[in-house]
Amino acid sequence: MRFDGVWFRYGRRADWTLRAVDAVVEPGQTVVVLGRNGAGKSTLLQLAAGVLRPRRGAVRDRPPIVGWVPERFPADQPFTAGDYLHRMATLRGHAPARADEWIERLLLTGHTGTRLSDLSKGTAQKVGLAQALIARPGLLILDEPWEGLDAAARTLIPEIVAEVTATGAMVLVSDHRGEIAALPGATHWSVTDATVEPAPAPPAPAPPAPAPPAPPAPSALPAPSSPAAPSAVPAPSALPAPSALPAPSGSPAPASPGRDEVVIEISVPRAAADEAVVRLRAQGHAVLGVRDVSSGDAR
Ligand SMILES: Nc1ncnc2c1ncn2[C@@H]1O[C@H](COP(=O)(O)OP(=O)(O)OP(=O)(O)O)[C@@H](O)[C@H]1O
Repeated sequence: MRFDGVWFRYGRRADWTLRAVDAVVEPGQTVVVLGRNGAGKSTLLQLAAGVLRPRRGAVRDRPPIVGWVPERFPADQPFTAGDYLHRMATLRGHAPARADEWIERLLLTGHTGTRLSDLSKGTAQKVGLAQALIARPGLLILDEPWEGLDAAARTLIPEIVAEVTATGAMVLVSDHRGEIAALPGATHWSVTDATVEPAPAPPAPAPPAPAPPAPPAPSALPAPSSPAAPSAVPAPSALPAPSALPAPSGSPAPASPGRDEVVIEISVPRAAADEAVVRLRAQGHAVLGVRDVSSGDAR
């Protein structure tokens, strides 16, 4: 896949977020995209995924199946984690058991009955990862994939990346903290001043310093138990849900537009409807409904 003279900006008069990007990802290659906050890493990844379209130039030879895990996996859909992943498997043409493999692998078994909106950020990230992997993508895109993940899940990421690339698939990963910069065999790109350049691998992060010894507990009092590890912060986010799926009964009615919002009707080919809904939601837009004009079906 290659970025062929890609330029992108968010508004017609906005500054260019990315300028004249020429870069190639080879089959089986892992590319770690580095850069400070706001440099344009997510934008580059969304261009690779096809979620954003270049203003100039093109992304060529993108594999037909793309697994995209956005930085914040949106979770505002009325599904449980298990229900959502089983439906995603079916939607992608796999048996529901394909979802179970990833549910087990990503330690999600205890969360399958939890509604997406009630998941912690880290668990929602794992659901996002699972939905991307269920599809057996030729291109896997991970935007800051370890954000909010616990130690056990973090170690899975390099393992999964290695397995995916071993099949000849490409992996693009953004990293602003250098956490998985030590991904073996990865190529590094740096996004700086709206341009993308090859970069040397940053040094692997130093191991955490040993904790200072706990002060002795006053003898009259029971010793305090060690504090629990900070759990992932629950973050409500908006999840690309497959619009082709019938909403489960009892699901809330779609939100009404707010005072400062406008409602735009768009028309897309039926086959592209699910993808369009996913992309619009991922960009923070509310999708109020999908209407099949030929059948009169509305949802
Ligand atoms: N939907 C949007 N509309 C307008 N501007 C945007 C939008 N999304 C991102 N930007 C702007 O584009 C620039 C690049 O953002 P981007 O999210 O790609 O950076 P990033 O390198 O991924 O940052 P981070 O490490 O914080 O995730 C930033 O200035 C950001 O404010």
